[in-house]
Amino acid sequence: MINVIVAGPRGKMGKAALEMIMKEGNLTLVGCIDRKNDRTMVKDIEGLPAFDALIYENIEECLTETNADVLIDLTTPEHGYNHTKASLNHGVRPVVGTTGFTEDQLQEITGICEDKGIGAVIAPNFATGAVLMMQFAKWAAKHFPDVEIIEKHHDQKLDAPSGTAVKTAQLIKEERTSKVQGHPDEKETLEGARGADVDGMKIHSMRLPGLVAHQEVVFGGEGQTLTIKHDSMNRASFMSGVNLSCEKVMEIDTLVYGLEHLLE
Ligand SMILES: NC(=O)C1=CN([C@@H]2O[C@H](COP(=O)(O)OP(=O)(O)OC[C@H]3O[C@@H](n4cnc5c(N)ncnc54)[C@H](O)[C@@H]3O)[C@@H](O)[C@H]2O)C=CC1
Ligand SMILES: O=C(O)C1=N[C@H](C(=O)O)C[C@H](O)C1
Repeated sequence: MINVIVAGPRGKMGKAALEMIMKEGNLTLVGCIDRKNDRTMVKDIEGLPAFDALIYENIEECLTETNADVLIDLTTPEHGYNHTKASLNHGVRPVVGTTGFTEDQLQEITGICEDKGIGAVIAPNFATGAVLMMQFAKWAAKHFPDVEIIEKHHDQKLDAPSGTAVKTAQLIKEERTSKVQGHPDEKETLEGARGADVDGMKIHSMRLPGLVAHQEVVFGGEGQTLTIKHDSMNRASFMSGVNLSCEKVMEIDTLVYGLEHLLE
């Protein structure tokens, strides 16, 4: 059994993680970190599963008082980063789904893992299909260097572009030589019309109620286009990846960035 803390238990992903822990047999919930309900039992909070585990508002108290192996963070970019560092400082292995970390923050976390010899997983997308979509896109970029990424999410999302889109662009960048796309004299008559730019490729972010998490990677070539598309219809789609990461993080001693490194 792996003892886990969940940060962000009342959020959309946090709730789905609690339900997954309740359903699967390999994880034990030993505590939660939340912005309210200090020292209340999870089972006493309306809408949460019936766990006999305490909620803490103070992460230091949570990490000290629980015998946790893993901290699952599903919060916000700012708090997720602080939780990850606090967790590593207590020897508790972070599994982070929270997106929006900067390159500098990822470098810093890599360094802390190395110094402490302790593993961490940060995965911009825990859905197996999304990981495959990113890998297929990387492969396609070898043959189609012209590409645009369109990501679509629910309108409560804080970060744009999505962590998945950023990771996809990074993977494509590893495969193709830097390229400015579109007409060399292209001008935006409305700022932002062409989207965000990563090494010449464009990322477009859509936010609408009704959406969950969706991405299309569209490649263009001579007389043809190729679209690689993934849709998460609900948050359960991410949970097998969260569970796998909790298992695998116990076996590693560095930061793993991306679920693709853990899938066999
Ligand atoms: N890696 C993946 O596969 C996925 C990642 N995400 C990411 O997970 C994160 C959470 O997403 P959602 O659940 O949709 O957001 P949400 O807004 O529904 O939930 C976030 C929760 O974090 C809580 N929170 C904020 N500050 C906190 C703090 N200091 N301590 C404890 N809890 C705190 C909020 O109260 C809220 O309940 C986002 O960064 C999102 O991009 C979302 C879906 C999949
Ligand atoms: O906020 C979300 O919902 C999601 N966030 C992740 C991201 O930023 O890529 C993963 C997934 O797209 C859902």
